[in-house]
Amino acid sequence: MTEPLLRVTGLRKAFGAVVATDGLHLDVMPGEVHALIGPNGAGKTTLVAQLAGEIAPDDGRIDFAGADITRLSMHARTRRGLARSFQITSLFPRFTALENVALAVQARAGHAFRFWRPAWRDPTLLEPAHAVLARLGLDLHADRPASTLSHGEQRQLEIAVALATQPRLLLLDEPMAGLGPEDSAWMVELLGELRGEVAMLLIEHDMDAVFTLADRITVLVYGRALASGTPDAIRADPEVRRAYLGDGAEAGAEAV
Ligand SMILES: Nc1ncnc2c1ncn2[C@@H]1O[C@H](COP(=O)(O)OP(=O)(O)OP(=O)(O)O)[C@@H](O)[C@H]1O
Repeated sequence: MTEPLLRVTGLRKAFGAVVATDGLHLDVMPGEVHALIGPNGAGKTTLVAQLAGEIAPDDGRIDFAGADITRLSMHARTRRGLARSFQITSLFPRFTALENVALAVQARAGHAFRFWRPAWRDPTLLEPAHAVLARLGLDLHADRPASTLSHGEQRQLEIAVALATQPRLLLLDEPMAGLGPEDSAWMVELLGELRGEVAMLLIEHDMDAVFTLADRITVLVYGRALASGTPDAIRADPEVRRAYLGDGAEAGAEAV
């Protein structure tokens, strides 16, 4: 039987009296697009932050690619193939699209900053960086500073930066947030093209995108997995429908 790529066991994180992650169990299989949905405050972002190594869990364990990574630094996780699609603010705004990606290639390669030879003059970094940009249709913008790209292009560049680290698992925290319909459709297409090549844990409020892309969906409520299954199973699950209907959120229920 195939082993999960990511296994979360009994994970717990509290902020004072608020238990954001409450003994959570979750598996992501290799190549799987696994969506995590749930109402506001369910603990989705807190989970991603623990997976990425930004915050330490109080209890529980995270295994990735057969090793316990619970206490590893963010950098060590990146080198093992776990990448988070960072928020726009973590792009270097004055650096070009190509330079941003080249720096990510360098981070994966693990070499220290080579000040005498900047990343953007090093062909061993620039060639793979160009390839990633071309893959995402951003090659025309390679020499533009990140700050001059449109919002949608910046979101794509974030994905490019994450892909440049050659991840086995991509953590995507609301990749469609703030995108118009055209850019959203393009992002769904892009993520669809990556399917099978890289596993994805997708947090997204856009239910059309979730149900189009996901192989499996886990519904998080109060830091716990309420249900986990195929999109069809989740759509039909009465408990899930009730959780979304609870506050009269008809639109949400319809979307599910
Ligand atoms: N740094 C923090 N300090 C205190 N409480 C926090 C902190 N981060 C998150 N929380 C609380 O933990 C709970 C889970 O928050 P989290 O942001 O993980 O939920 P979410 O599912 O990502 O929500 P959303 O969909 O609104 O982004 C919420 O009650 C939130 O107020």
